[in-house]
Amino acid sequence: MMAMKPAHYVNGAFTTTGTAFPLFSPVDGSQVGAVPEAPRDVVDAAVRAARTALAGPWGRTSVEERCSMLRRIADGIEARFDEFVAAEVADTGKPRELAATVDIPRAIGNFRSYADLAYGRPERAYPTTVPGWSGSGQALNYTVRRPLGVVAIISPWNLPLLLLTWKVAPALAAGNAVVAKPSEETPSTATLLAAVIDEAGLPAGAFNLVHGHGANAAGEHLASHPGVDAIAFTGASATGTAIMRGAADHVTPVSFELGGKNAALVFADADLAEAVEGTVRSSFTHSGQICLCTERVYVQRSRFEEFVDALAERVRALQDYGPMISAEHRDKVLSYYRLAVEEGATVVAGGGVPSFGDERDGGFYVEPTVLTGLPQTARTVREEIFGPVCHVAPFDDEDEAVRLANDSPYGLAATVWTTDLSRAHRVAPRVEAGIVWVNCWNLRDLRTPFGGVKASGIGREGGEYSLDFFSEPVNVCVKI
Ligand SMILES: NC(=O)c1ccc[n+]([C@@H]2O[C@H](COP(=O)([O-])OP(=O)(O)OC[C@H]3O[C@@H](n4cnc5c(N)ncnc54)[C@H](O)[C@@H]3O)[C@@H](O)[C@H]2O)c1
Ligand SMILES: O=C/C=C/C=C(\O)C(=O)O
Repeated sequence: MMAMKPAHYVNGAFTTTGTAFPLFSPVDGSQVGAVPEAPRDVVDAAVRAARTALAGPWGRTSVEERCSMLRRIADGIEARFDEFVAAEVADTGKPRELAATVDIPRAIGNFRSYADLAYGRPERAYPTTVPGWSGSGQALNYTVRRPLGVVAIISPWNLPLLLLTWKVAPALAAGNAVVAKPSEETPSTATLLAAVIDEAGLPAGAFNLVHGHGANAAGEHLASHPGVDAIAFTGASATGTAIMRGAADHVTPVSFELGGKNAALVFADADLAEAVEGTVRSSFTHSGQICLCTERVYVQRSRFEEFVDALAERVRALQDYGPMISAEHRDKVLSYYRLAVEEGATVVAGGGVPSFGDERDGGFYVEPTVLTGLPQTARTVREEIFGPVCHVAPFDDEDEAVRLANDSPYGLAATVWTTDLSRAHRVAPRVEAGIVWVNCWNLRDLRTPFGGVKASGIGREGGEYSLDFFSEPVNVCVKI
């Protein structure tokens, strides 16, 4: 099936205006296409088209109509499921099974869950009595919600469609007009999404898509555009800082899902086989290129050696894992492998570049890696690597485990492995993270708050939390 070429989608029309830049396959390093870099005037046209849509039919849609459109978009993605899977795999190199069971189904689920949530969302009212107020002293206070207006959505390359639609769905459900900028590494499913939205019949300008790079390019033009009323961004913490600086000039509200250096706490009373398998999943799914992945593992001392040996054995046996998204990211991850050794780490498994003896040797692969022996102060333990690697260290008691987990500039997610129910409920709330899984990882309920603390983000996505960000409550007080 011929993949759709990356194109902008502005005011209901596809265009490839702008200098094209190459798109490479992470699997074999070959050039597989070209992507148009949206110049400033295309970004400006997209923002203006969004503003015009708000003043036109899109701005007059009811929540019922918008939710019906979201369901049509979900159906449209479902109808082109294999095309979306192929496009996601082509851009990211991730195993097809992952795209087919996580990325694309979740994109469909994002639109359907927000259609349900937005339609069923109640608002509050308060019958008020103020003794001594003129007349009856009675009033009715009720809340209604207005869309923010033109929302900029900027998304990363690791779960391209899942994370793009995780913002687009609630933004549209709340009545905003959207200008989305996907990662320059992964333009394909975003372009397909624009085609599905076009077919679903959203009014022109309700959803716009521009491609291009970030700093000094389409991303920055969009994030700093004076016509943008809010920015929803997922990406690196350093990028969040840059976007926040630009947003400050216009006091633009931001929703940030940023970096992480997630910890796992494995207590002596844990089911060790379960903890090992859970850590294989949480550290090496999508070759560690998920913000929720575990890069720091702390194991109670009496089980430390047993855990390390079991984990290393499983990691050495890993097959069919995917590549890094780019040569640049592959080189970054390998630079941390070298740094770890320079900092005194023991490489228990992996640590280099695999040799497959096929076209993948031209791709951007690194070996899944397990490290031990570093102090908390090591850069390898403090800085996000965003690859298939974790460092394992021992701890003695519960308080030390919590202290180690919290000794990080990040605070996105964590996992706790223990069969002691009381310990689980004591420890989990003490971990400075937005999401703590106990005896599981990435078990998701789309109604729950999703996001991080410290350098891992601002705000929460998911369920009501997204609808709250993408709308402004208005309190109306009527004297009776
Ligand atoms: N917390 C989460 O939910 C979550 C999810 C996925 C990825 N991430 C984080 O994202 C990072 C990996 O993704 P990435 O490499 O695409 O991140 P990135 O920050 O380099 O890029 C993310 C997006 O921002 C754009 N961008 C870059 N610089 C910009 C700027 N100055 N102004 C405007 N836009 C700009 C990029 O073009 C891309 O579309 C990791 O740090 C990972 O932890 C976090
Ligand atoms: O990569 C980081 C974010 C991942 C988000 C999810 O896996 C999700 O929302 O389920």
